[in-house]
Amino acid sequence: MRYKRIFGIVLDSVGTGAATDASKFDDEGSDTLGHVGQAYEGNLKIPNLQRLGISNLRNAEILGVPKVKEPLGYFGKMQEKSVGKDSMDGHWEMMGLPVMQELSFFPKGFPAKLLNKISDFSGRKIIGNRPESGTKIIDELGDRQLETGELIIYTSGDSVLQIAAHEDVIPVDELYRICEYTRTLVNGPEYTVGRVIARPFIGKKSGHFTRTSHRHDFSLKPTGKTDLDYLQGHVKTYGIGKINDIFSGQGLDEVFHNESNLDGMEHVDYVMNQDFTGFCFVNLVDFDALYGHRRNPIGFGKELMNFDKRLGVVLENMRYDDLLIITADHGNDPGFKGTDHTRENVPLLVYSPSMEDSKSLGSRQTFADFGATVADNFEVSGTGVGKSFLSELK
Ligand SMILES: O=P(O)(O)O[C@H]1O[C@H](CO)[C@@H](O)[C@H]1O
Ligand SMILES: [Mn+2]
Ligand SMILES: [Mn+2]
Repeated sequence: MRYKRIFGIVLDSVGTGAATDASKFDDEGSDTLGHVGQAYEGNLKIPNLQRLGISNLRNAEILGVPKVKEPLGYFGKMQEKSVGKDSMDGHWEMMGLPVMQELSFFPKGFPAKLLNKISDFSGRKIIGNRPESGTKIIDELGDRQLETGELIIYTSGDSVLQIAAHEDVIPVDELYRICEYTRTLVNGPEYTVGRVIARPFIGKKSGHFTRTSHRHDFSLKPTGKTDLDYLQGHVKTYGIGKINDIFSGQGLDEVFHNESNLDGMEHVDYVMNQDFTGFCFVNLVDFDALYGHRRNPIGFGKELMNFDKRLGVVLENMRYDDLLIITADHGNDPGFKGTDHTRENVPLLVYSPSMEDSKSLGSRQTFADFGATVADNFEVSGTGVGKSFLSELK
């Protein structure tokens, strides 16, 4: 085995420019990293990502982040093969299971037949029922929910059914039970929804509502084995942040829930201090939930700079035979129209203190090259989707 421990960090929604099939999604011209750089007019400072090659992997460098002569390690991009551009598609594909099945989308809201069942189960009426930004819809309907106890149900451009509920009116446990029941209604064949998402919030009145970290995603169960399943049993597997939700716990030995990106990085520090052989898969969701969907490029950049600082600690703590892979699951360009994810290529940054060379890994055909590399390293077969780049790392 080449590396004893591999840490894979997914910067949720940090895309690096429109994919070749972006037109199918009406996402031509999207470029999350590029537009965040432009919003900062040259003041985006991410020195650690920079020396790993975050601009080198792009055609046009990120404004304020010049390409470096010799990046620390290996760098490239990955292209998505899955038919969707949601977190589930992205992460499953990274672990060797691209989502090729069309999931159900509800641009006109959910059918009454489905909502009636949720209503009967919960004893609550349903309001909302359209694609909307989650912060907007609680601003609009939160006061009413406080009075009536009705459920706010909404969707987005993704295959998601989201239920927003004020924690004082619909306690989190109850909300989770409603979501678990809803999950059973949308596992196919009639409706196949990627994720049912519990969206608890707090606050006195409209304009002052904030969503809490009790968000919970109830994903479809992986429709087959992922690379995590192949790894489990051979080596230790860790999941940090949304990873547990996205894989419904499948293939994961030990998991941590994140309150925030910062909290997530503390979990990374903790795991880095453990002696183990295996794979630690990390998702940092704040880029996406707090800034990408909110179309806030300044907040997005600030979060990138915060991450970069914490990345400095990780780089210092890495052991000689550790490997770090940094990537993303889709784009969510805060400078783009709408509030949905954007179909983009994702960065691929690969580093180990043991590396003696630095090279481009090029443009990979699928996110699955990530999982294929991890499987290759730990000498398990993996799903067989994707091409390992392990032998290119010198
Ligand atoms: O607008 P909010 O509630 O953040 O929802 C967003 O978050 C969902 C999951 O990432 C996306 O599908 C999008 O709808
Ligand atoms: Mn995501
Ligand atoms: Mn999202």
